[in-house]
Amino acid sequence: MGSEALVHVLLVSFPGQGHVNPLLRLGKRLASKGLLVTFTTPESIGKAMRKASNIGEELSPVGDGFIRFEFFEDGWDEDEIRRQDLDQYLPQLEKVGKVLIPEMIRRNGEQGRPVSCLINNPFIPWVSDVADSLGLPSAMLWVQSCACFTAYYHYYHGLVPFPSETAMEIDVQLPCMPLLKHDETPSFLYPTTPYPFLRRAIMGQYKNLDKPFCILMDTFQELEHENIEYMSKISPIKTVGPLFKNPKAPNAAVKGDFMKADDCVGWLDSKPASSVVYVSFGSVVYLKQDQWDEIAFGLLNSGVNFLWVMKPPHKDSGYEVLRLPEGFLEKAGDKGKVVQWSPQEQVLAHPSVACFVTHCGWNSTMEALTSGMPVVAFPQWGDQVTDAKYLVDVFKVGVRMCRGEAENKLITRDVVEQCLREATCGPKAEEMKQNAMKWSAAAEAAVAEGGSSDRNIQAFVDEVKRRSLEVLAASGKSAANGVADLTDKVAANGVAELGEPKVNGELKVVS
Ligand SMILES: O=c1ccn([C@@H]2O[C@H](COP(=O)(O)OP(=O)(O)O)[C@@H](O)[C@H]2O)c(=O)[nH]1
Ligand SMILES: O=C(/C=C/c1ccccc1)O[C@@H]1O[C@H](CO)[C@@H](O)[C@H](O)[C@H]1O
Repeated sequence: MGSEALVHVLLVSFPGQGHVNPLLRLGKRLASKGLLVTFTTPESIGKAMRKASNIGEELSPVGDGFIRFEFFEDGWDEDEIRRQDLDQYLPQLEKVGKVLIPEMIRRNGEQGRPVSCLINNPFIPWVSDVADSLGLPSAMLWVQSCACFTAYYHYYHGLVPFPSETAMEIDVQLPCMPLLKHDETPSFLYPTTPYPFLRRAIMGQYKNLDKPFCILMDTFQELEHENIEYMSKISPIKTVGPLFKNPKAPNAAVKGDFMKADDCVGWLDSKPASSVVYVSFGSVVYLKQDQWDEIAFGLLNSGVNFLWVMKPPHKDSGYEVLRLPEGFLEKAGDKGKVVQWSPQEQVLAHPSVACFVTHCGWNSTMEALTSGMPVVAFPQWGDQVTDAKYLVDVFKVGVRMCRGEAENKLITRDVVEQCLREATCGPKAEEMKQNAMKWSAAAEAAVAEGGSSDRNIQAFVDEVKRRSLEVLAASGKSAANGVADLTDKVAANGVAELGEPKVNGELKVVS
């Protein structure tokens, strides 16, 4: 690419693992297509990411472009417990972000990296306001399914009735979607949700939906075909998923884990093909002790090999520290491995893994489908209950173990055992595996060169580049002198450090 200037995109993420992962993956995709990407989120998470993952001050090459990190202070002390309360933390992030993100953009401009576009994920809708106020183009990465996007859209505009205080148990019919039972609609919309602040955050994004010029989605055309076609007529949607696949830079080392993954691949290697059940409820869901015990006994009684993620709760979260039943590890012996955090992408791709007991977060859902992995659905709240419906009834790759937190029902060890058997042996297991392999092939094709998601990413990159010329023209700079050409300056080992900017604002790259 030689002397061509790099267009610079700033990605601003809500500080949750299920939001950082898809936005960072998008960043790597954009970088691999020749953009300079800066990824930002609050420093409290930046600190965890630096500790757990391969993230430093360096500018990392990814495909034809580069990615770098810059974190911002959220204005609270390091040990502030209010960070665990999103009702308080979301307004705080908005207050500081509206000041610090424009400052970051100004500083980058002074350092020879003028920002041409902002991209956010949906719990921080004020980023679209920041972009607007600076006259910058923006896009939003929707990190859930198109089905959930449709549900929230129809709720926001009052287009169809949803469960309400007076009619809680109604079914919901949305265009191009199967009939959803009341408890299959995104649960943040229930009048009784314990998380009304997340409904407010998402509705804030819908209020701002006319601001981004593009809504990128971590799904793919072939997966939610009719739904995507329908919503594309209403909103400027571009499907770019599954984002965790990046054929142009498959081994990019940059990762955004908040916790170092425990080593479990060697243990998986020692197990026969399709013999291990992988159990993980993502980064936010915590089950109660009695439910944990039932799952433990269900795993033991079914006799399967299992890899179980038991993440420790944040010290300020108020969640009890879960315990394994007395003698559990001894009884499991080498059949079971319990870890605090797993390298999930690698686990789902491992030939020893037979199925995935999941809370059905959208990232886990996409990762399972793309890895050809059947699931046992254990949704709790939010989009998870809708994702479970799709995994079981639409994509036909899963059995259902529960209906969600709102059901308030203990799932017994017998049910756990029965679901595990159904998902690992017999005709239903075979059929689910075949369906999962079909989705995996479709996902690979979508992200391969010329596939639906690849074309959409390329069209987005082209549009960002086109708009960047307008932005630079408006600010009186030309693309050639406004953006540093980093490609020629990166050291032979492929890693460069960002030095102090020179007085004239040119970027210095130190090998
Ligand atoms: O032990 C684990 C558990 C989860 N994840 C990753 O964390 C993300 C969780 O996102 P998801 O939307 O599934 O759930 P959330 O944590 O947001 O509820 C996914 O990318 C997983 O691959 C992981 O790497 N190791
Ligand atoms: O990251 C979250 C945070 C949810 C939260 C935090 C604190 C209190 C209650 C809820 O949610 C995950 O986001 C993913 C992407 O939108 C989604 O797919 C997962 O299901 C959520 O768990």
